[in-house]
Amino acid sequence: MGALWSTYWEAGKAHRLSTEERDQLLPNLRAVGWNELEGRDAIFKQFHFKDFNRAFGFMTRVALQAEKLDHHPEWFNVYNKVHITLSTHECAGLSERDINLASFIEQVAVSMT
Ligand SMILES: C[C@H](O)[C@H](O)[C@H]1CNC2=NC(N)=NC(=O)C2=N1
Repeated sequence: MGALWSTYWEAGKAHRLSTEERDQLLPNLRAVGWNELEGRDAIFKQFHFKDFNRAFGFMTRVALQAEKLDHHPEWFNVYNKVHITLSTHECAGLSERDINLASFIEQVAVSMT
């Protein structure tokens, strides 16, 4: 995470992404399996790992980063599956915080598989 982003993060209230921002930010995440939910302004992805150990290791790393960012996922785990929904309560929808956390989650997932 760069200095510019940190400054933006700490400075501001989250805002719901505009259409232009979505067009710019979502394609990369769509390409790796994130999808927008229907009926709710949020993104969702299902992860499958080799076993529970990998899944929980993944969740642990994501949890520590989420706490650092003060931005937390909604998630569901059974054995090797982790389902994640990202949305921002503060603006009741998708914000740049969700894009940022999703990008971090992708990096962790790649390192766990
Ligand atoms: C008080 C605390 O900073 C807020 O409730 C944080 C915590 N984690 C959060 N997580 C998510 N996903 N959205 C938020 O708006 C949010 N806000």
